[in-house]
Amino acid sequence: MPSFASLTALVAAVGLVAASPVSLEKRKAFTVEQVEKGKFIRNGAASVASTYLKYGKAVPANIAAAAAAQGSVAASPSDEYDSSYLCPVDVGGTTMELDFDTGSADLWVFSSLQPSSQTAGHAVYQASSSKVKSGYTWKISYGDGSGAAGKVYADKVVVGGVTATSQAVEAATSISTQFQQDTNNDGLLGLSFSSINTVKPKAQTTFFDTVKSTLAKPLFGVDLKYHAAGTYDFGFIDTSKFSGAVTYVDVDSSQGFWGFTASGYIVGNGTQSSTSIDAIADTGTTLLYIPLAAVKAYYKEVSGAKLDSTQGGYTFPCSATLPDWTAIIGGTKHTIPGKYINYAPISDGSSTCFGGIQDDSDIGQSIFGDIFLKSQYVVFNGASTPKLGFAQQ
Ligand SMILES: C[C@@H](SC(=N)N)c1ccc(Cl)cc1
Ligand SMILES: C[C@@H](SC(=N)N)c1ccc(Cl)cc1
Repeated sequence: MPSFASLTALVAAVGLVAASPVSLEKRKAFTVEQVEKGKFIRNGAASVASTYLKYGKAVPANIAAAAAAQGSVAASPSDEYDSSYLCPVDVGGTTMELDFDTGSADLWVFSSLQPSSQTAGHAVYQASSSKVKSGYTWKISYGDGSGAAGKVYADKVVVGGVTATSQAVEAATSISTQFQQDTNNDGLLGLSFSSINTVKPKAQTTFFDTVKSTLAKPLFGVDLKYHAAGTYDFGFIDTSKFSGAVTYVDVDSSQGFWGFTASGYIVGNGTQSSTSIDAIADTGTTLLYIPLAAVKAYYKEVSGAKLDSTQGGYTFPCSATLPDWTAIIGGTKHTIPGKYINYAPISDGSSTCFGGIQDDSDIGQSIFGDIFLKSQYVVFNGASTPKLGFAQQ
């Protein structure tokens, strides 16, 4: 039952509209549609569709489509080691290859505002003054020390056929050397919670948050693959992409990330450790970063493995046989095949390889990055109580 206050507010709103220049005698009777307190129509197309249905009429295709948007986009490895995954996105009419990152909340792109020396070989967003959000700026730095900054525009962004008609597009004026050297990537599309968006004076929503109310379901499914192209599914779960059930767990979004807890882990076919791991599901981080004790327990099983401070982590002979690694999430086993844990040679042609599992001590939290995520189909459910779902691929 709506509260009196909300009803008053609603009547007042209607009253305001009705108080427009319609003189009393001409005003026709009108009804105030009661909506429950706290519930309001978030999806105009869905409301229009329900009206058609209410009067037994067919819902026009365009209304039906807008009412329950969904779509998929390919996620292709940026290099032979799956260092990151890039997805084609239509940004204001230009197709750009963006790194979809569930560990950040800014959609930023290489742009015409940068020195041309920085944009050679990249798709470039043409910043036009007619679309500028005047006085808005952004500046971001990532865990690996890379970063970028610039100005903000409002433009159409289309991902897998799902359209955000007026999305905050953060056009770079400057980017760090790591991004200058990363010739495949034209920017990032953040998919964390919008609470950590860096735009000032007013934080902007991620693409997902912008379109969420138009999606058939308020979620996206992530199917990254080992040395192959996968997909991001928006608004639906593609059950053809995994085996067995999806196990759902609670999300801690207090830091703006998709935080969750794994209750334990298993190295190879060994005994299950009941050491719980608080982690974030982060598509923008390449490797799996877990507590040092768990890292040591893993590499104890790998002949020739060592912590090489010169290389900045654990290495082993590229010929090593690597055990699987299993996380216990929601009481079920989620396993990375051992071969996924050979990330890459430490340098081109080297016979020493860099491990996909590394120590999280310098980070301050564990990160389940691509090395783990590519073994699962992961559901990022953005309902009012967010959830994470994991299903073995
Ligand atoms: C959350 C990720 S950065 C990202 N995915 N945008 C992260 C944070 C801190 C460190 Cl040290 C390394 C990685
Ligand atoms: C493009 C790289 S910059 C680099 N090569 N260090 C990058 C940095 C941070 C994130 Cl979150 C995602 C990708």
